[in-house]
Amino acid sequence: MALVAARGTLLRAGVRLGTEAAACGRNGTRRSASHRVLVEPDAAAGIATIKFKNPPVNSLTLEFLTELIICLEKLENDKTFRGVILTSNSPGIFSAGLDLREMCGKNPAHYAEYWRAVQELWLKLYVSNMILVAAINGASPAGGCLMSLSCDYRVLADNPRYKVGLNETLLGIVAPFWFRDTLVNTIGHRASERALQLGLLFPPAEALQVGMVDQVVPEDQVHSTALSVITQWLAIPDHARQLTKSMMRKATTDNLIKQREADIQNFVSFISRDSIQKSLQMYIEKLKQKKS
Ligand SMILES: CCCCCCCCCCC/C=C/C(=O)SCCNC(=O)CCNC(=O)[C@H](O)C(C)(C)COP(=O)(O)OP(=O)(O)OC[C@H]1O[C@@H](n2cnc3c(N)ncnc32)[C@H](O)[C@@H]1OP(=O)(O)O
Repeated sequence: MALVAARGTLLRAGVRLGTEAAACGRNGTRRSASHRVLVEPDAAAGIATIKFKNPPVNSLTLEFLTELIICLEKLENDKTFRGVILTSNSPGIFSAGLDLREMCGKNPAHYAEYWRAVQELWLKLYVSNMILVAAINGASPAGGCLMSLSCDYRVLADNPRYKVGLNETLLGIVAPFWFRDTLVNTIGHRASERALQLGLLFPPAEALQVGMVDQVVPEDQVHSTALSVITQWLAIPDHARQLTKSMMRKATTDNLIKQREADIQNFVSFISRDSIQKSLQMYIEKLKQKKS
């Protein structure tokens, strides 16, 4: 059902079906038929590396989200792959989070389609049967941070510019309950309350201290560290690890699944408010001015 919806979006976006399948091929060579998601499969190791390639900042546009969802679904269904590393093809930016332009100046139907895709990506990541490790090689605010929080393990490059956190309040918007739950499940209630209200973006040492990431390593060791973590986790029998993961996480995803349509309606009515549109436009303007 979700895959069908995602494919509908891809078709509307002009992406040829059949080609993105090749991007998740298993023969060990990099295929790039999917424009925004590079997959480097290592079938012998049972590991694939997904590299985000949506310039300039890997923001989660509808097309990028859709390609990611399809790619994850294909890997999930291919028993060759038991572990996935998520990283950026452009060191410096892991992901700037949700694409602000998808949430600005569009119609309610677009907002609803967009939000459904955001939900779908989170659902795919959070209860994936695969071992997911985020190799965070750049800044990762808001939705970018949510992607890494949805993995099983996070390795962050030690660079003070690479801040991670759910900074929604700084944009005048509110992280929805399932962003909150993902954070609470990772760093606990009190730390989440403070981080969410203040929209904190944590530099590496603080991110490690509060538990937003599991390891901070020199920039050139992020991928190798993620690989060695995934290798350790691969030693655990899949069925036992998967059932345990499900036991820890399913209640959180069930909570969204049971109120998915209401959550979409909440998002559409919240984001359509004039005051919220103004806040987002001002934020986009601020990003532009920062440059000049
Ligand atoms: C009652 C409760 C109801 C609840 C209902 C739900 C409510 C809504 C919930 C929505 C949840 C939202 C989650 C999000 O993810 S919002 C996005 C948050 N992201 C950010 O704040 C990041 C902003 N970007 C940056 O800080 C920097 O760009 C970054 C550090 C990532 C990179 O810096 P750098 O200096 O390298 O690059 P620039 O800033 O110059 O940016 C280059 C161009 O990219 C554009 N850009 C940046 N971020 C985004 C983005 N997120 N979306 C779209 N475009 C983005 C930026 O404007 C530049 O563009 P131009 O070259 O055209 O100027």
